[in-house]
Amino acid sequence: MLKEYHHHQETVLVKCAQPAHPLINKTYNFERVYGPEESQQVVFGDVCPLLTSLIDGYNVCIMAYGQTGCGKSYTMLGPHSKEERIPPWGPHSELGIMPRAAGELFRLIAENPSRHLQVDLSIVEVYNNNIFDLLAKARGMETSGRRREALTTKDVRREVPLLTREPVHSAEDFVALAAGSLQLRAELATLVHARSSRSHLIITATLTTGPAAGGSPCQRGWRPPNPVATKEGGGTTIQRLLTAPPLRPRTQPNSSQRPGDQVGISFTFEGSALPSARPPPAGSPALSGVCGSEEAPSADQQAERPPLEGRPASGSRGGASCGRAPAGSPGAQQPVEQVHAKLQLVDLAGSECAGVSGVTGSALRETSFINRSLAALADVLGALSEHRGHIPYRNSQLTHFLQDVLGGDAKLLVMLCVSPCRKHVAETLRCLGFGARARQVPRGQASGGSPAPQKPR
Ligand SMILES: Nc1ncnc2c1ncn2[C@@H]1O[C@H](COP(=O)(O)OP(=O)(O)OP(=O)(O)O)[C@@H](O)[C@H]1O
Repeated sequence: MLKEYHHHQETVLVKCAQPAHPLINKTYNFERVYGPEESQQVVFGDVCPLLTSLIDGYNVCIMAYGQTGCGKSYTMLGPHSKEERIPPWGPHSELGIMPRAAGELFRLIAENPSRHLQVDLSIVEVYNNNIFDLLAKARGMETSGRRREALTTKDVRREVPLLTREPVHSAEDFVALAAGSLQLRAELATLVHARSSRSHLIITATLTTGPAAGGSPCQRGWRPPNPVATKEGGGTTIQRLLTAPPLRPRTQPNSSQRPGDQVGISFTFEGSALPSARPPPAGSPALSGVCGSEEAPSADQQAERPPLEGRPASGSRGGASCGRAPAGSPGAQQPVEQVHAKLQLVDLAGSECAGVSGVTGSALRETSFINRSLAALADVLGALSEHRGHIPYRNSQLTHFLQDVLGGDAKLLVMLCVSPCRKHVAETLRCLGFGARARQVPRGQASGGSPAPQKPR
């Protein structure tokens, strides 16, 4: 039972006495812990250096994980309403990581004009273990209803450009494009959260150094980043730097929480050094990309999608759009561009106990897909942290899609969002356990474009 609520910087202590549970008294260490009173600006202050790494040529992934209704979307996107998934661009104190990252990205690009960096966006949701191209949907493109599939090639890193990619020239463009696609993301009212996301959202910003000769902006392929920087001893160094997961204990604003209901979460300061760099585990993936499934969704799969307001009918055409739509078969020769680095912003669907969220029918099926894919993510991190020979990336589309950031060469930042509410203690402990596991995943030197790999600050 909670007796006090205080926190320090890097450690979470969970103390809880409940009739049904034995005494819980566990301590978890993280690089940073944010209390409920800390602003979005403070949170972004710790994320911001990763944007510099991105400009330096490192792939970067920022991911929010946690129970439904605990603030993942708030953290990643900011407060949102039905009409406005992301607040308009501007000096908004509650803007989330995504719009702030967009602002910082374009600020850094403007500071480094000699690099000629160009930014393209692609946005997907992983819904019921299928990948859907939200940008194609937002554009009403013919391919929008198609399921996509993560594709891994062992020998060569290659991305088949079948996802829609749109160029953005400013933070405002970036946020507006993301906001448009987010209107189409699956969500549902549950007992825990009135606007629960039912899919994992992945926003990818690809930085390129401009099209290679002959390359049309609509037909770009993939080429490894700066081969000089990524080669070491004759082989490509595949590494990752896992920055430890900051934790955001948040009071759950929309639950029936009462003060006496809280789990005791207190925070004590304990320094925790970053683990030293280690080589990637055996069996690390070579690489992954995304390709469109040739198969159109079955009537059953179409029916799986919740009827969302504003969701364009599958197969409808419209709008303007030069998105990076499917541009031929994977084997077809395509003009290539020089990819500098990628930024992936991942707002995971929340883990959920069906008994608490009160879902039934198709919503229960969604919950089961969400929980299974999050379990698959935890399994992958567990296998990586234990240096197992086989890493089960292919057990879910989510882990397959994120394969090269989980076990590959990206700097990965996991934000854990937890509720201090006593009735959610089981989910809170699961979430903290996930974060602890993520911290154990070995880190290496990232294969960025800059000559000297650097640790995230
Ligand atoms: N730190 C915070 N300060 C103020 N409001 C917050 C904070 N965190 C979350 N909220 C509010 O709590 C509600 C739930 O947050 P949010 O939608 O981000 O949860 P979530 O974890 O993404 O949920 P789900 O996984 O179900 O989609 C929202 O109304 C959000 O604005």
